Amino acid sequence: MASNSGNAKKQAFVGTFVHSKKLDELEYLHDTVVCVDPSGKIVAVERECDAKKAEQILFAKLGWDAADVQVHVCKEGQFFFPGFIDTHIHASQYPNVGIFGKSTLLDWLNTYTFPMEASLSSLSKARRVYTRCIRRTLAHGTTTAAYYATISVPSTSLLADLCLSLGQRAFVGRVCMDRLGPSYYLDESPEAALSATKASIEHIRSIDPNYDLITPILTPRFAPSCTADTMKRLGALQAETGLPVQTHISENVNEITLVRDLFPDSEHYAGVYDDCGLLTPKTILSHAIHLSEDEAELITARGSKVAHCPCSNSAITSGEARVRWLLDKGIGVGLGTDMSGGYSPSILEAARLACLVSRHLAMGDGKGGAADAATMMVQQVSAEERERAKLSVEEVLYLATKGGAAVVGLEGKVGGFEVGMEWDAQLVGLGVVGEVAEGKGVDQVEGEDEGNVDLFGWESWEDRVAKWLFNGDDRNTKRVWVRGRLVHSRV
Ligand SMILES: Nc1nc2[nH]cnc2c(=O)[nH]1
Ligand SMILES: [Zn+2]
Repeated sequence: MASNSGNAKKQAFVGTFVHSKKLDELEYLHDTVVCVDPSGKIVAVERECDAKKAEQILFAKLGWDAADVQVHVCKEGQFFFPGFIDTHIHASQYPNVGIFGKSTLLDWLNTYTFPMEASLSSLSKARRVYTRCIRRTLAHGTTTAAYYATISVPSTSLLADLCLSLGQRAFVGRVCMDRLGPSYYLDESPEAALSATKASIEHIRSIDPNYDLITPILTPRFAPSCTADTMKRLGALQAETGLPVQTHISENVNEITLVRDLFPDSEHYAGVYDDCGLLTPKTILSHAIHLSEDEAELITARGSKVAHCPCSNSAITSGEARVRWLLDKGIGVGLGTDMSGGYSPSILEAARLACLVSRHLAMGDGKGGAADAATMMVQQVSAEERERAKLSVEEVLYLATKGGAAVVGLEGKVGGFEVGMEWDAQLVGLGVVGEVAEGKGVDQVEGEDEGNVDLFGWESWEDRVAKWLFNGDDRNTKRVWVRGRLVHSRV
C-alpha cells in the first residue's frame, strides 16, 4: 500500500497567506515565505520576505541548500488559504447529490440513501464512487474529511485505501445500524456490528499504523437505527481505544419523536448518546438543529462538537441550526457538506450557506425552527438571539478551517499557517480584469478559467475574500496540498 509521506522535498511558498486568527478575525500575511520540510511540516513563516531574500537568508537559517528547494510563488490575484475541513460527509451518497425531491429525512433515507449505500457492497461500484468523491472534494479544497462509508467492511476499507493513495486526510467510519433500516441493509446483531467495526479499524491500522493520514472513526448512524446494546458497545470501544465518534443528532422533528418513543428512559436525544457513553470530547454530532437548552448544556459539559450542515438542513427541509447559540454555549462548531443530504461537495458553498441561513435566523419571526425535544413545542428564539445570529465572512471561514480542525481533533495541526502545523493548503486564484482597449469593447481576464470572481484591482483584501466566498468555486482552487504533497492541480 502506498504511504503518504509528504512531498519528500523541501518547499517554500511565497506571496500572500490568509488564515483565521480567531473566530471573527482573518489575518493577511503579505510578502511572506512559508517553508515546509519534506515531512509536510511548516518550519518557518517569515514576513517581509520574498523568494530572493528567502534564498539568501532564510534557507541558510534553516540549513537548506536553495538547489534542493521547490519554490511556489503566488501570482497577481492569488493567495494561499488553509485547506477546508469537511466535518460531516457521506462518501457513499456521492452519486445522489442533487437528488432529494421534496423528501424530508426519514423518507429521504428510505427512498434514496439506503438503496445507494447498500449497492456499494459491489467493490467495483464503490471504487468508482469513492475515487470520484475524493477527487471532487480535493478539487474544492477539502484537505480533511470526516467520512461515513457504508455497513460493508470491504467497501469501507476501500474508501480508506483510496483516501491514502489519493492523499486526502480522512476519518473513515464503517456505519453501524442494527434496526429500522431495510432488511437488506442492516447489521445482524450488536455483536456483528462491533466485530465489523473492529475489522474496519484493524484494516486502517494495517495501512496507516500511526493514523498519520487516515483515522478510523466509530460511526453509530443515529439513535433510531441503533439498539442501545450496539451503542453501549461502541461507547465501551471508544473508552478503550480513544477513537473519535460521529453520529447525527436532532436533525428533524419526526426523528426526535422517534427517538423519544424508542428510548423512553433517556431524558432527551443527547441523553440517549450520553447514556451509552458516546457523548465524549471526541464526538462529532451532526446537525444539532432542534436541541433544547438542557441538551446544549449537556453537550457543553461533555465537550462534544457540532458539524453544521446548512446545505443539507435547507435541502431536505430540516431546519436552521442556531450556530451563534451553540458557539455562545462554548460548543465547538465546524462545517459539513453532509452529501447527499446536502447537494454540494464544496465547503466554500457550505460556508456561504452558513452565512445565508444565519441571516434567515436573524429575519425569523421568533420561531427559528428550534423545537423542544421533549414537548415538540417550537421554541421562541429571543429578539436578542436573532440580533446576534448573523455570521460574518470571517466567522464562516473560521468554521471551515480552524473551527473544523478543532471539531475533528486536529487543532494546532491543520487549519492555519503556523510553525509546527502541517501544510494542508489551497492556492486560490481570482480573475484579474484587464483594461478594455478603446473601441474593442472586450476586456481581458488573465488565466484560462478564473470562474465567476472578477477583481478590478481596487478591492481591499477583505473584499477580495468576500468576493471569493460568495462567488467562488472549484475553478478558483488552483492547487491543493495535504501534508506538503500536491494532491490537486488545475495549473
Ligand atoms: N443527513 C443525514 N441524516 C441522517 N440521519 C441518519 N442517517 C443520515 C444520513 O445519511 N444523512
Ligand atoms: Zn449525514
